[in-house]
Amino acid sequence: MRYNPGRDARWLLLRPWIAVPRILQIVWALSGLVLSLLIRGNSSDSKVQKNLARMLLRTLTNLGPCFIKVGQALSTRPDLIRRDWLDELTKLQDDLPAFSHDVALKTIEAELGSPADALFEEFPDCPVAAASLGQVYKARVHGQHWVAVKVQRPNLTFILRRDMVLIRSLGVLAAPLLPLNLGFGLGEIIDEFGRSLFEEIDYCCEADNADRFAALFADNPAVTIPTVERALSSRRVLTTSWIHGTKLRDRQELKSQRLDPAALIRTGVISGLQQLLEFGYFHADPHPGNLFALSGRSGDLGHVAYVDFGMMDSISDSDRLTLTGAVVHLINKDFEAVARDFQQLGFLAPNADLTPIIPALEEVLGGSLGDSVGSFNFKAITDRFSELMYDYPFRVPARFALIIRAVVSQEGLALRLDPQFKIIAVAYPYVAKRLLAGDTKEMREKLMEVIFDGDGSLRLERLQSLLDVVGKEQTQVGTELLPVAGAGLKLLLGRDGGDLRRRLLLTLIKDDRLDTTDLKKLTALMGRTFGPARLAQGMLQSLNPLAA
Ligand SMILES: Nc1ncnc2c1ncn2[C@@H]1O[C@H](COP(=O)(O)OP(=O)(O)OP(=O)(O)O)[C@@H](O)[C@H]1O
Repeated sequence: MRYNPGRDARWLLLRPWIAVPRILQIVWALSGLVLSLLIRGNSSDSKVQKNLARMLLRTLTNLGPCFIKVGQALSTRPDLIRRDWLDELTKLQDDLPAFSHDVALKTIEAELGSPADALFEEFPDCPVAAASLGQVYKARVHGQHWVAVKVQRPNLTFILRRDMVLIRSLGVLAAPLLPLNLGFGLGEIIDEFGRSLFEEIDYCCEADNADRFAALFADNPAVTIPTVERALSSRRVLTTSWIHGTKLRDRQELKSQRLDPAALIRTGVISGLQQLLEFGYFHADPHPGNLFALSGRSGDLGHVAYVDFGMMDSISDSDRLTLTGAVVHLINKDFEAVARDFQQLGFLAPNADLTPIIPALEEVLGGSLGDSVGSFNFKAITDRFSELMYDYPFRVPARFALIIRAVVSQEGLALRLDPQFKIIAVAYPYVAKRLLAGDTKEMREKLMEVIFDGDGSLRLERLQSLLDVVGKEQTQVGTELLPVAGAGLKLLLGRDGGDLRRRLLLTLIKDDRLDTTDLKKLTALMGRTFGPARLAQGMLQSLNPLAA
């Protein structure tokens, strides 16, 4: 069944015996919470705040899966929820009360056609994790390997249908009283939430998502996606290979397992950026309960695994490219281009006058960039953006709800492990490397857009800043400049570099005269950045694949 607020509202209106007791239960539970918030919400005492956070957690847990999901969504919004509450809310991720084991066994039998003990070599008496929509068992199949069997909570369709109508009505009624500036109506946000929730309860969808996601990362040894056991999966039971890892939750725990939090954050964030900016298909719920650190591969300290593919989303090719360009424009401090990017993405109306917006963007975003790109923080940006939204015609297009959620979750996860983490410090080198390597047609076009001006002249300072940022980044194998030099040379000399060579040649001709200033500066920049030895090494590296 799909989410349909109109149909479900009519359905509930005709069943007052279902609606009325539930409304009373919700109002009773929430009024206690609201009263405590009104009385003690402004207290600066950390103990009081902790108690309030616990009360919120208890209230949401008692109200069931739909409300738990609301809490989970809030737990990834440091812009809406106090930081000291977030820790408590993350307990909603997989530390919830389990449902009856007998009910789970009945669901398995009804869904898969045989009892659990006939299907599995070993099936435990209690789950290892109970999450909002299902509980997970660690079982063994006849081929001897371990699997995760997720069994859905009973009656979920009914519960979601009933509670979504009530949450939507409550949200729409309360919206004018709430000090929120979300950029679009609370009703729209709730609808987006409801749609994805109804998709999440069809585990066949989740199995397809997991397979699609696994195919994208098939060549990446640093990212593991569990394999779906189709014969042991259905709409309400999902069986996948077991991930033997440590949750990306606690820095100390990771360290005690000799796992390197910095390397894990890097793999996590880069794989997140790949999803958004390369694949156009992303995990919208990368919270610490859904990501594991894996050990055991020698020398590879940043190996992560994802679970829970219930909430995935796609991003269109044009949005994906605009976002990539926006990162570069932001770092180049080209705020006119950033304003145009916002317009293209739908954050500003197509006919909006950009003249007053450009300096405002510069003030908000320029300040956050600070002296170095490393000081950029998505949370700081969202805070400042909400100020802009009051004064300028900004709005957040509904299709960006899950993208923002994914980025904020990802950043929240990284901040948990490293409070100094800055997302742009990883995002920029990643984008810079892709641009300089020019390995796809779209990246080559973006590279040219960045390093050539509208009149065809070369913007050497931009090329310099791209090279600087890649050069500064230190990884376990040293700086990333050498592979980039190799890829860049391959591009320049190879079949795909035709356009780039033509544009470079054109910079030699100014006012119908030969002018080699730009070219000399370019050669000097290359010499400074790479040095002759590195350049020669890069050349060899680039010629090798060319010869092949
Ligand atoms: N393949 C796996 N290997 C190991 N543990 C797993 C696996 N799949 C799930 N788990 C564990 O079970 C927990 C719940 O699973 P999952 O997140 O898929 O359930 P959910 O009901 O969709 O949860 P959520 O409330 O996050 O939406 C995970 O956080 C993880 O601890």
